[in-house]
Amino acid sequence: KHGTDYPSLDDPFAPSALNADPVAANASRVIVGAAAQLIATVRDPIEMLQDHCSSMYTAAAVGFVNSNDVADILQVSGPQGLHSKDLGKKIGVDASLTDRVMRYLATRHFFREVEPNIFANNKISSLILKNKSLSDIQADPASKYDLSPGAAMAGHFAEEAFMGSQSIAQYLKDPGPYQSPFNMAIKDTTNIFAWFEQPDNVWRGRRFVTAMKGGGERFPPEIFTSAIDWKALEPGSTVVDVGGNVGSVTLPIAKSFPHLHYVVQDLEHVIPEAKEFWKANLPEALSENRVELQGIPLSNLFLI
Ligand SMILES: C[S@@+](CC[C@H](N)C(=O)[O-])C[C@H]1O[C@@H](n2cnc3c(N)ncnc32)[C@H](O)[C@@H]1O
Repeated sequence: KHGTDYPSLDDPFAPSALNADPVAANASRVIVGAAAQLIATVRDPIEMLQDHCSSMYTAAAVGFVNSNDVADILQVSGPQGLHSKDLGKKIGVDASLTDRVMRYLATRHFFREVEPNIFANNKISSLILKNKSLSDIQADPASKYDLSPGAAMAGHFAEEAFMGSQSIAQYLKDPGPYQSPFNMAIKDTTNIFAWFEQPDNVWRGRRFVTAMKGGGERFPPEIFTSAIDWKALEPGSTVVDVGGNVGSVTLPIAKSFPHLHYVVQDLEHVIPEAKEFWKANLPEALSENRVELQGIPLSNLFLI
């Protein structure tokens, strides 16, 4: 229908007409569900169990390559790839260990092993490209995730969420003074958003904001525009997006339903980034006061 091939796993991700086609998206989900059931049916159940309970190594390996900018380094070598001993030298890690991490990921279709010990990016690993040159990445580590919601999301899950997951079992039985398993893991009785505001973690909070921007872009706008009968609301009604981050979910709604007034509420440190986001995507919404960005001081903390 779109006159295009299904994107190859070997090529970097590039948005295509298929991404926005609900029939293709649904077919993809059916294939994935059926393939997963087939694997669970025919695979040795002990292997299956072992794969489930050792899946933390996947998160750890993705966290390792993401924080060491491995996809960005491989990108410079292009589709012919880079030998693990050269990659190891660039990231300061022993060649054989680098090789094992890369093979672990490549056998899970995250990177491609072009020839033995030579690795290149593929469709999945290209999502953690920082979209900056290596020298820019190194020059300002605090901003290194700014242009890559994929790398920001991978970093948040592989680091903060992974840390928190280790306390889930204990937390469910006895949360003690903690608001979440994450807070139990780091022995901090506030919540992750307050923790993000501590000086050493500001870069993580900034990375989280970038990850949230990806949330609105990832899904077709209809998910948000048809979730509620927005048209039925009286003109001028106020819609409040509580904990809306930069407002990436409000954006498609505000574009489709200009008769409403929107308030995006989030913590104060998110608001400067939110202003930039609206200026870049729908500047008239701010100048016409159709969208208001409201910073909530951290002292008004409530549990989200
Ligand atoms: C998981 S994110 C969800 C973002 C957005 N709703 C989305 O779906 O993309 C939760 C958001 O709640 C915000 N948040 C946390 N505590 C808050 C508070 N006390 N007041 C307002 N926003 C808060 C965070 O900064 C973060 O942007």
